[in-house]
Amino acid sequence: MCGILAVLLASQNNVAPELAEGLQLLQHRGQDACGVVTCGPKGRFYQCKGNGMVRDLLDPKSLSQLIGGMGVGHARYPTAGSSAQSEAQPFYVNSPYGIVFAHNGNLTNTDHLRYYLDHYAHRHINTSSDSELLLNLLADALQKTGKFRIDGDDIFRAVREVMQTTSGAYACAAMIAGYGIFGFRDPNGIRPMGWARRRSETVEGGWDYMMASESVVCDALGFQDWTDVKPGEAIIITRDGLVTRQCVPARTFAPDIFEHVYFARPDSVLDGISVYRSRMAMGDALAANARAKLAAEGIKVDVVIPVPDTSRVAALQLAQNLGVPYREGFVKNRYVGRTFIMPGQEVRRKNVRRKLNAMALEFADKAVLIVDDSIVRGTTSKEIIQMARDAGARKVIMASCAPPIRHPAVYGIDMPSRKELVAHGRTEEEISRYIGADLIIFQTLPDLVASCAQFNPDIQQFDCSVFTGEYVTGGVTEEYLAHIEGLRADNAKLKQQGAVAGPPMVDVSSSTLSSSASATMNGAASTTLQPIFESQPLNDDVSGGGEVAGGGDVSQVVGLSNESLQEHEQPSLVVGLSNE
Ligand SMILES: O=P(O)(O)OC[C@H]1O[C@H](OP(=O)(O)OP(=O)(O)O)[C@H](O)[C@@H]1O
Ligand SMILES: NC(=O)CC[C@H](N)C(=O)O
Ligand SMILES: [Mg+2]
Repeated sequence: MCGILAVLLASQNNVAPELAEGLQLLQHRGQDACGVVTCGPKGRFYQCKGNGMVRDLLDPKSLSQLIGGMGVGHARYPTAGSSAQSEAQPFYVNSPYGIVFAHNGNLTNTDHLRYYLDHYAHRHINTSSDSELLLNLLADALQKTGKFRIDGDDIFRAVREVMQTTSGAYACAAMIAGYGIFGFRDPNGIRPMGWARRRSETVEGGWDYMMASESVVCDALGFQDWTDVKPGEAIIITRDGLVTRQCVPARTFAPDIFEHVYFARPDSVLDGISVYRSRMAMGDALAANARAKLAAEGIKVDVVIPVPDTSRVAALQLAQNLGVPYREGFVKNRYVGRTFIMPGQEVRRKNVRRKLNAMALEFADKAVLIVDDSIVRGTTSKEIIQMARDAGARKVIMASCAPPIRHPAVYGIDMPSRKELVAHGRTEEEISRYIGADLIIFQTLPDLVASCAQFNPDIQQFDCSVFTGEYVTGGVTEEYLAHIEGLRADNAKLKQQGAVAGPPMVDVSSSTLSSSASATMNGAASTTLQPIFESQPLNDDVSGGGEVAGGGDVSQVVGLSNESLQEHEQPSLVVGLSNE
């Protein structure tokens, strides 16, 4: 669930500080890596990206060197490839026209796309990131125009081609050197995205525009008129204004319900549904279920305690409905981020302990009802139930605002392995025993769906695949699930980390982007302004054996501007892919 952001100012003022501020507001969507690329005079790109949190990487000094009035930002939570610095976004490809690209989501036909890009488009893909594939598909589609200069129609057509060839979930923000920014959302609208505008403070009658994963960014940066991008729609923003087009017919609109359960900030409104309201409704619905279950078991609860942060809104509502006191029994260390999106089970487990501390005052001799938004691997619940018992709780009942998660996620949540899911292959009683609770209470799926759907009757369904195993895009076969399980399960990732040697191919600082041939550059943050060339396996195959390029000297090469583009030939092999 990465965060994506793009801003175009009416003026030529530097936009980087606002992009960094906006990314801070999207930090909850990805903590592994982040980056900003801006476009300045002569269509030159300036970038700063790498592993780390927004406030650390995008410091004032780095930001001051990111020149230009339009730019793209990204906060990454890896769901494909690795956590390597080389996969930090935005990605850049110099040909054609100079494109910068940020992606939220996950593609499900990457093998197919990789094959096409290699065999037909002859594009070199330097990482295992699905986003790099998506960017190169877009670049390939634009290349086919064969034009010296492109216009909005060309971009819409290229996006259409991408949508026709790509399967999975994606909300994307992109920028073309010297031209403008554009974005698009997959035909099922699985991942969220919208745009907004505000009056320019410096250009009379001008508008500043932004597009982002969540509306909270628009509120905080003073933008108005938040409008969700429709499924299958693309938007282009240039200094002439904004145009939108339905690039392919929308399919079943199925936004991911997990945004409401966990991912999004409560102060965001996604597709017309306030996340805060939907979480309140989850608390209400869960209360009815909890009342019945507690009565059936003859349990009287003394106190309701949320697991900070995400469950707070729902837990308060549940407590009020039950007429039981709500108490903040777990104190959260504000300096520890979200644990679920941390890479690796051991890191997650340790950080739950670092993050939460149980106050004996609220637990001693009490029957406590602990409320969380979801129980996925059970890491959090197992730890905090033990903490509650250590703090003297007499009885521990665990309640989850989401139903049991028994199926892998394929659209942008990194839980591809069934074996890692605590509810997979377990009954509710078995889950309860596994996490050490006296009783477990789950939300039902109809209640969860109603908690969100009641606020926007236009949404016919949500993507609930992690609860049902039904994948709205189709094409998610048992074979595919087994394949990603082999690639991305925690133990598989650990093995890969062991096998990968060397840093990213090119370490570009927050200076002008370097470019060579038509390869995608995977820049990384650096403290120096000089581009540095470092050795890196050019072959992404983690089993080893790739060639190593190193020692070369990358001189500063300017990014392409529209002015410097040359007429080029139509590629000889033009083979479109189709899911159909
Ligand atoms: O069963 P698990 O695998 O532990 O996953 C579920 C837990 O992880 C998340 O918390 P997280 O710490 O990521 O974020 P939060 O502070 O927003 O609640 C979520 O809110 C649950 O508490
Ligand atoms: N969480 C996301 O949206 C991730 C985007 C992309 N799949 C990546 O791994 O970088
Ligand atoms: Mg939590």
